[in-house]
Amino acid sequence: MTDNRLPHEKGFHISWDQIHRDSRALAWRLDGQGPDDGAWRAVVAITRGGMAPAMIAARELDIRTVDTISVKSYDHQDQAEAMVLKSPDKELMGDGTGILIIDDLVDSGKTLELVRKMYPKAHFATVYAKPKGRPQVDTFITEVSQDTWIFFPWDMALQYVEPYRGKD
Ligand SMILES: O=P(O)(O)OC[C@H]1O[C@H](OP(=O)(O)OP(=O)(O)O)[C@H](O)[C@@H]1O
Ligand code: HPA
Ligand SMILES: [Mg+2]
Repeated sequence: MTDNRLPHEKGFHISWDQIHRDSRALAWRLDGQGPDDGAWRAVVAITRGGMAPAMIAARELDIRTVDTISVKSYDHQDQAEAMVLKSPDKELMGDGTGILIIDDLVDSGKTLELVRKMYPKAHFATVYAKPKGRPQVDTFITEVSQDTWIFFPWDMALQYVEPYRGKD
């Protein structure tokens, strides 16, 4: 039988606890992987989705220098042209050497492609990755199929659901 569900109907729902554990796992994987002495100079979060994973990773890796790059590429679930709305500190970034750039996920890869062009020597890490975007990411934790929409805890709320037997 073919699965005709739209991506948002085939959802992968992630709790706060899950994103915390997966972001920690990402940090541990990146520990000691920076250039030269293994240290990272700074963490840069791709806003807004990258901010929670970046905060968790910066805490795990004891990195106090944290900046942001604001990229907008989606209006809800509709993809548009990726655009940089705010750049991180120029002096801090250089060509990206020793900088850990973190996002919550890579989907088509458009967002990371744009940021990579700006900082070709940076290390790109996401918590989740879909197959199309994988070439753009250096380190990730969990792969999710291309036709699955990932729902993050900051976009959800706990709510009542009907018992299975109560549904028509
Ligand atoms: O690999 P791509 O196809 O480019 O998609 C991935 C990007 O899309 C989402 O951000 P979005 O632009 O929706 O903004 P947000 O983080 O502020 O929610 C997500 O947080 C990634 O940054
Ligand atoms: O699967 C997704 N979930 C949330 N935001 C996204 N932005 C691109 N793909 C996704
Ligand atoms: Mg984002």
